[in-house]
Amino acid sequence: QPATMFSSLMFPVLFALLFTTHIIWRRFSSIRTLRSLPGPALTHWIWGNEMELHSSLPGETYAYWSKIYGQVFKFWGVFGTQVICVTDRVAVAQILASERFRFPKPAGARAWFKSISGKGILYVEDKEEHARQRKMIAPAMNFQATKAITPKLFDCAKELADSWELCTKTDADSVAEIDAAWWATRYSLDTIGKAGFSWNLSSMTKGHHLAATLDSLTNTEGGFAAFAMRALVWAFPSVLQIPSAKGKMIQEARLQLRNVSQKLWNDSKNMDKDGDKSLLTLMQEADDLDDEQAVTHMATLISAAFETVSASISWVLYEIAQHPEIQEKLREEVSTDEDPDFDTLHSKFPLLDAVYKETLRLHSPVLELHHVSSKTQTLRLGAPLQGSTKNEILVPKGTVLVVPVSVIQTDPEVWGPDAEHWKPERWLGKRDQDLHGKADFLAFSMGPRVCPGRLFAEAEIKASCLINVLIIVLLRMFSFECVQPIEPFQSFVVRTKVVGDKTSSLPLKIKRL
Ligand code: HEM
Repeated sequence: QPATMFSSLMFPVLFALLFTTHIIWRRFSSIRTLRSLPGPALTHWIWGNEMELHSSLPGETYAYWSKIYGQVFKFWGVFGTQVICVTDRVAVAQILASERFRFPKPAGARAWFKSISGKGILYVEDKEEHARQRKMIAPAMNFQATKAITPKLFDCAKELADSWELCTKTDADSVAEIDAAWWATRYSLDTIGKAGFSWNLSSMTKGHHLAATLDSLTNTEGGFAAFAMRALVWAFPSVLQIPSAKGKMIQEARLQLRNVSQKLWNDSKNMDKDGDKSLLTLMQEADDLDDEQAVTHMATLISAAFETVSASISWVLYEIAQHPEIQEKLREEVSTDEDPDFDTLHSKFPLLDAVYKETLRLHSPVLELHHVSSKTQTLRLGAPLQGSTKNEILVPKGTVLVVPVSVIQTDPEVWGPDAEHWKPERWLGKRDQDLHGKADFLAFSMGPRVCPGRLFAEAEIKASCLINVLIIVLLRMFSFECVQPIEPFQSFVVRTKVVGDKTSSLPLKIKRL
């Protein structure tokens, strides 16, 4: 009957109308609240300014806009949403540290973490639940635990060095061209496996499907589909569920990460734990960890460590290959007969430490930190907004804020006029202490959600440098250089790629001395 049909349709239509009106009203009221903020004009009705961000090198457009519009400005996201870009350190410290839980990760970022590794520590935003999860993984991340696994890192690094040596043996001049980025990902996966979970993945020697899947996830980030997904996810987190090629790859990565974690967790129940200080043993000893939580933690830690550490190793190798004089000085600094222990690693190699920090400063794997305002609230600023005397701004509920790490870490006011250049010397002396607790070095973020893998990542990268690049095999036996121009490539983290290519790589020429 038409009358019954009309009344059964009326409710959903009315609901849809009200919902749309509510969204439009919120959008306009947010635009009105933020109108005093400077920023670029809208360039596309659907994509806002996202295309400009996508078509430039990672971080380049943020740096350009920051020069024009200052330390707090707005730009357009998809479908008329507005995003606030913040480099003002007082505001950054509120977002990341003092008021962190009022500025949680946006639904889009959480959906991404959930789709890759489940509802683990990268996903949770409830303060108590976060503290509980952090407490659970803390013993595995602390100084003692890191110290205990350092020798295992050297084992992995030596395996990599042996493989490189093999590559040069087939050439009369003992020269080989290798893709150091490929090796860095395998090394990274093997070390987190061995050191974290006493698990011999052997992806460097035998290959492993998890490494190949994680590579594919990275290397599909260049195209339009990946851009669209990345741009839309802030407004529509469910875009990750669309059955696209990219969506399938995400599901495959999640499945493999979980399968591997599940198997390790099950095997570990019968493992001989005598003297073993791996993350796995420490997790087994925790009272309040059920199987599902353990698997989620493991998948989270593997993906968090794999992405960031492998990208950092590539950048360290790239910069050392580009700077033969520093390569030489490093070789001298680290040329000892014995593998240094953890304490020596942290205290006796100032140049190595400086190389590591300078690389993370100039090539932070995490390009930007995204947050969202959980309610309409005031953000205090260290300096007035450009073209105004206002020392604070009102941030409407639901507004996404982005902290571009690369802009902060290359700010000439802090780092000097040579901020864009790779100069490890800047860390020698007092620079390290000067920066303690400040929002000027954010490669590991700051505040209650600072990266807990910090010590581990340092040990791992240093071991790689010491063994592969510097001490026994590479520096004593090989010289190495970059053979093609390299530029940053934005995937989940910022990686190396040959200029013009669409996938991540780092071709290095190594020659036996
Ligand atoms: C050079 C290496 C690394 C860099 C640059 C790095 C960077 C970061 C950053 C920026 C965050 C904050 C992310 C956000 O708030 O959205 C983070 C969080 C995290 N990282 Fe790392 N990371 C590195 C290595 C590692 C390693 C080796 C592990 C584990 C073994 C790890 C485990 C984690 C975890 C569990 C979190 C979540 C912390 C929380 O939410 O409380 N990271 N990392």
